[in-house]
Amino acid sequence: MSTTGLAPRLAAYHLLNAVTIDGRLLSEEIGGGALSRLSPEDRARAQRLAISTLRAADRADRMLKPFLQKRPPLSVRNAMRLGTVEIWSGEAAHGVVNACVEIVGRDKKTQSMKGLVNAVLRKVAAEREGAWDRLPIPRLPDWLRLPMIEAWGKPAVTGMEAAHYAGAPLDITVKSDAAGWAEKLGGQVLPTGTVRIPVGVQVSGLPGFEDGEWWVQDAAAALPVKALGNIEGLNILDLCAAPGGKTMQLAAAGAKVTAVDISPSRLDRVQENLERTKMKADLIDADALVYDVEGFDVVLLDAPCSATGTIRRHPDLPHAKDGSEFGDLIALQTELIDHALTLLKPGGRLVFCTCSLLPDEGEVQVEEALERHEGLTVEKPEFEGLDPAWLTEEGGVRLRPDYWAEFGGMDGFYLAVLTKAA
Ligand SMILES: C[S@@+](CC[C@H](N)C(=O)[O-])C[C@H]1O[C@@H](n2cnc3c(N)ncnc32)[C@H](O)[C@@H]1O
Repeated sequence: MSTTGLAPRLAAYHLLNAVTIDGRLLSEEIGGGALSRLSPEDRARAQRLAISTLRAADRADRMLKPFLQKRPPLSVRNAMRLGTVEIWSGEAAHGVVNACVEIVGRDKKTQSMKGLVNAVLRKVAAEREGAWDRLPIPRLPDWLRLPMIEAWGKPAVTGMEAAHYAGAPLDITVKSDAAGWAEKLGGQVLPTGTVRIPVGVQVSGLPGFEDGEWWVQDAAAALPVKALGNIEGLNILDLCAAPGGKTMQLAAAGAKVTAVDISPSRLDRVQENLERTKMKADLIDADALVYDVEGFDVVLLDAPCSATGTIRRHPDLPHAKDGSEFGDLIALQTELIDHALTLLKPGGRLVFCTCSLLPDEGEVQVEEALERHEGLTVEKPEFEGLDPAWLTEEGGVRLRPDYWAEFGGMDGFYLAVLTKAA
């Protein structure tokens, strides 16, 4: 039996199990060395396979369902999902089927299901042309879909699911000359000034990367700093700063930046990013809740959150999580807002932002902060390319993956600029 390409498929299968069974994120698994034994090509292929399978898992399950009398164990289902997604992305079916049969045959617990995997994947391969594309766009799991429908309505959530399935383009923030860099890199300048370039390129090999002329940053993630307007010479505290996308924006705009993060290894990445882009910031390894230097003109709080706004790029998230950690994150965000306000000078500004699609981590946080803090106000958002449809009732900016469909979407994000009483 030919099993060409087994190593990356086997690695992808282990990644799928780590995410769906153990609740681990791909970044944790890969960062922990899960693919380190593979060649660079196989590593990239394993990662691509895991990502495309997680993104399309709901569709694969729908295709598999008529061929399964009862649900096999999740690991076997993962092998079938992997095979289904590969077959319908144009891989030669016999090689895919052989590899998936071999994969389940390697584990004593699933060995007995080799025949089932073989038979089912052959049926999947024999489906009529176009069968895959006729299946619905993959849906979010109910634990996330239902609160999102409550917040945004079903048509909006369907639009977000389409954006998640389409994946994310590659966005960069340039130090200067967006039009020039767009031309050099074959991209386009988006209405808010971010440059969007074609995907599938080796980022570190592109012109301007080595020289630190730009960094990768989703267009939505670039907006909290843009919302501050002219910050030249201001004393700014970047709380929760790593890996430093916003730190670099602040420094590039001429602010004096202090960047705090609780994770020393992530802070190393801020250092590397600053070195590459030849910019400076004071880096502090600390818990933001105990950092107590006061008197800043601005505090930027990019708080830890559910990261549900980044599912286009991280399709593992809905499979690895179940929402049970979100309550603690919301409570931490509230504490961080209250503490951040104590670090501002009177009349100073706090930018609160999260890469979340849940109002509890955005709009509601700001509404409640306004109730808790007398004299706190929300500044009217203003920046290049701001669409009035993004403005929210309490005065913040809501960004969603289904926005800018004509350009290829954006991450889900929330931001508000709050002014402390003078
Ligand atoms: C959303 S990320 C920040 C992204 C970053 N601002 C950027 O633009 O690249 C959240 C960060 O918060 C950090 N973090 C979480 N809890 C923290 C705490 N209590 N104090 C300081 N940093 C914290 C995490 O280590 C993580 O790097």
